[in-house]
Amino acid sequence: MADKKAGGLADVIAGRTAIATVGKEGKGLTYRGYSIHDLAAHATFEETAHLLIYGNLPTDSELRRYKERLAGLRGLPEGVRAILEQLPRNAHPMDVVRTGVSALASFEPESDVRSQRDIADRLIACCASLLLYWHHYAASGRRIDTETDDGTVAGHFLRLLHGKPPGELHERALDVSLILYAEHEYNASTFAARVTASTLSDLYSAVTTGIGTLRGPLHGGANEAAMELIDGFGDEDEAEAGIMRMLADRKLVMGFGHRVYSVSDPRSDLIKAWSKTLAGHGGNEKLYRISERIERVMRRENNLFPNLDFYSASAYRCLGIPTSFFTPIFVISRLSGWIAHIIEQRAGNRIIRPSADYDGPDPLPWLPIGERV
Ligand SMILES: CC(=O)SCCNC(=O)CCNC(=O)[C@H](O)C(C)(C)COP(=O)(O)OP(=O)(O)OC[C@H]1O[C@@H](n2cnc3c(N)ncnc32)[C@H](O)[C@@H]1OP(=O)(O)O
Ligand SMILES: O=C([O-])CC(=O)C(=O)O
Repeated sequence: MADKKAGGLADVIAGRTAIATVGKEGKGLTYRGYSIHDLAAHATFEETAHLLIYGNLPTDSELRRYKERLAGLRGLPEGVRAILEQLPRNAHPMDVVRTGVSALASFEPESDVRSQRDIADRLIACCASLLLYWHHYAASGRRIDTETDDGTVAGHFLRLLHGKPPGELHERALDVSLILYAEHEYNASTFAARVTASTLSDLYSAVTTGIGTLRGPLHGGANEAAMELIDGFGDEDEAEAGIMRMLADRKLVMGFGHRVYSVSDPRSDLIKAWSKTLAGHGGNEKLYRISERIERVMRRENNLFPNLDFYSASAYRCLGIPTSFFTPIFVISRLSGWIAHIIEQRAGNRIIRPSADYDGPDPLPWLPIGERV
């Protein structure tokens, strides 16, 4: 891989955290000490969110209560539904999610009786409701009931999207993807959310900061951009030629590279395995083959490895999820990491306000308006 450039706060230690550690040896990832491999193999997203927000892997009864609580928080206030109904059909789903979270803040503000963890549960439970209520209303005028009895956040999302309960394989695939997306130390959106929290702003404001920052294609928006890239190729050979051209033109190939990992993104192999399984179970095998070829070319030519966003794209396509919902799914999951960080920031707060090296003009004499050219 090419050498890392200066700037962008690369390698700057900007604070402390006990929530996750990323890439100490160029790879590897743990959430509160638990390896991402163990979590992806054995945990559910609800156990993971509990670990991040409440600080421990839940016991049997804690998990049961937590899942019941989440399931009871899927409805939307009438006022929020009315706002979602005003959003145009061609709105970007990230605008919808950001607006929905903002609207909810006005109806259910943070207060002495509504704690930060209450809001965490509420947002994780109803974020899919916000998106999919709008989706169906905008597409067909249908006002769906978002209060389903699905046991998991993944099941709730897929049920609302497709209008029927998902099969076990699909539900588990999305569940694992939510685990993988949940937390990643001082990534841009989490850092931005911490900056907002550090001014003693409210939790919703910190979360909407995170949503806005996640949307860009250099961060969470890369899963959508990767899908568009892969969709542009008819077969593996076309993909190889196209990627070679992009590299020759020094264009970014979305879904590759990472700021903190230098060897591999440990989440990529996990989601790649799911992408392969889904492709073999009625999904799109051609997309998987094209993705693998792109991965091979990127390694061979630039020693660049896929990050979590790359194979998430083909996995989500196999689940029948529209491309523009890929980054909103990242939001549903990352809410758990953002809010864990907001809670941590508040617990040891000092306003985050770095310094800048000034490289503008020396002091200039004041110019009256008539003398300016
Ligand atoms: C879940 C997530 O948010 S993961 C990140 C998702 N984002 C993407 O997939 C977007 C594509 N990737 C990228 O833009 C970058 O790799 C980032 C944003 C992830 C990391 O950025 P940085 O740490 O600043 O990487 P940096 O620019 O130093 O990369 C080093 C070199 O590799 C090149 N490079 C890095 N990623 C890519 C890529 N995806 N395609 C082509 N070249 C790349 C850079 O252009 C740079 O080359 P140069 O020094 O000749 O200019
Ligand atoms: O850590 C980063 O820079 C981006 C990333 O992978 C994430 O947020 O999951």
